[in-house]
Amino acid sequence: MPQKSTEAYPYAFTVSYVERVWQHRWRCSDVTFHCLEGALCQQWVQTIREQLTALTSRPKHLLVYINPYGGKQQGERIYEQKVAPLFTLASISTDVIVTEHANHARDHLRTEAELKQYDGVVCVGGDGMFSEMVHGLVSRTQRDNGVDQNSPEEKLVPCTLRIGIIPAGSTDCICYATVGINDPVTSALHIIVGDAQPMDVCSVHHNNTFLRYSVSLLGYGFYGDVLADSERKRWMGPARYDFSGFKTFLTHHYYEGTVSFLPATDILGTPRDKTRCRAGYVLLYKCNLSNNIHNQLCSLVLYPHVWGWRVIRGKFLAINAASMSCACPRSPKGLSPAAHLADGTTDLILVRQCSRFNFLRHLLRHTSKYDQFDMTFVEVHRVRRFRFTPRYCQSDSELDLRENGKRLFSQICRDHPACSCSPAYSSWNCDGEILPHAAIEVGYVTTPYNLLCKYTVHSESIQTHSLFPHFVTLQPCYKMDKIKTHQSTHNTPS
Ligand SMILES: CCCCCCCCCCCCC/C=C/[C@@H](O)[C@H](COP(=O)(O)O)NC(=O)CCCCCCCCCCCCCCC
Ligand SMILES: Nc1ncnc2c1ncn2[C@@H]1O[C@H](COP(=O)(O)OP(=O)(O)O)[C@@H](O)[C@H]1O
Ligand SMILES: [Ca+2]
Repeated sequence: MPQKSTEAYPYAFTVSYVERVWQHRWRCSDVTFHCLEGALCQQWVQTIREQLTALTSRPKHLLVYINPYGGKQQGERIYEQKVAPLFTLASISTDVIVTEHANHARDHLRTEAELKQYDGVVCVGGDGMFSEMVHGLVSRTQRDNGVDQNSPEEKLVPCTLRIGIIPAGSTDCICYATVGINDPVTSALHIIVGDAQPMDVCSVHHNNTFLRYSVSLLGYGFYGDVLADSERKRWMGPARYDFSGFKTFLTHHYYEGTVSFLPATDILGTPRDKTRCRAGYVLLYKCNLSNNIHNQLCSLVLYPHVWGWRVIRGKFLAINAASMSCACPRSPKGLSPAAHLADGTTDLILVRQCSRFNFLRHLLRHTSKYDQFDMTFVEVHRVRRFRFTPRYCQSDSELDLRENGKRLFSQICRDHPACSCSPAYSSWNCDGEILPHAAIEVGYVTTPYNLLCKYTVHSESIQTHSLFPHFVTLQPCYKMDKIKTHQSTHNTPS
């Protein structure tokens, strides 16, 4: 009986803890303990505080970047109402920067931020914002260590700072695919308890010049076209993807070219596995297990010519490289449900030209239990490296025009579903950013230390690196986070 215990035990302290309420959703709860003596109460509090302080994996000081324009433009509100109170409760101090323009976070992280004083950085936004921050941190780490980012042959030095993601974007696939849900409170709690999930990071090069990093989807054809169209409809918010998705589905353009890839033959899993790699205890363990095996075999991987390339020529509706499952609310199982987060591979999905009806069946299967790869016009390969060359060469002048946002004949065609010709090129959707170069080459080299992965790229290409970022899952449900002490209002009767 609370009344009785309060009177009999006048001293009390409250422990806040993390509780898993449903599947991947976490919440903060608390429990109050009552004591007979003040000194005993203090002793408990002191001891628990010491235990908590000893947990070095938990952050104490964080640098937070908020994109106020991501998703439904709720970033600031989400942070202030849902996340900041939890950080305060967990005694985490923060420096908060609300971005003022695109690439603000990237440039600040790359040049100005005094990173030594922080235990991690936090991204409040969508995949694009996360991508900005990856660029800032990875670039800075390479620069500080004298690594030439433009050279596809250089091994990247891994970053030591983690990036926590508070989902406040349109797709939030990186958050969803790693945590299992896009819920700001759950993500904040993962950050507080110090979870970490390594992940594969790709880097894209063109003619030995670095273009971008990618951690989720590199998509040519359908997803490239959806993105290109949706960027002009940002005012629609997250619904722009549905609108542009529908429009792109109707245009039904295919793209001719050659895909070459180096199959990942030394790994245990395949893209057709039934296992899922995300914020689950067991699944992450599996992922780490495969990493270990992968690392042991790394010396073989470093000599890719041993394994042989495969070449596929054709007309493709979509070419997708999923370095993680790409699960998101639109497709809870994702583009490649069995993709691993940190195994140094990417799942290359090739969707060949087919009827609209069949393509719709393929798309719909992303939302159901049916296998989206079990179709005659779809194939999937787990690869270490890949390369794409469009059938017709892209001239430099055409690239310049694309980069400058001017529309070409092909793009004009794209905007007119009635036009039956398919344009020569699509663009690559690189974590939600457009890459104008159609021809890319992805090289993949894995470094055994600190789970660093790197896809090397020659001439035009994408290169992949570094596992690490993120505060993610895997704690048992109960975690003490903050202790409040208070003296009961009902004192013992004298
Ligand atoms: C008919 C329904 C079909 C549903 C198929 C859904 C598959 C969705 C897989 C989505 C993978 C997303 C990978 C993540 C990419 C993000 O990095 C990236 C950036 O995110 P950010 O804005 O948060 O910064 N997001 C995107 O590129 C958005 C891709 C969204 C694609 C939506 C496609 C909708 C297709 C609708 C087709 C409708 C056909 C209907 C015919 C009657
Ligand atoms: N203050 C800002 N003003 C305008 N754009 C910004 C700002 N901060 C970040 N951005 C850019 O907004 C884009 C989308 O951000 P993101 O958070 O991913 O939202 P969404 O999921 O809606 O695309 C990113 O490319 C990022 O570089
Ligand atoms: Ca992977």
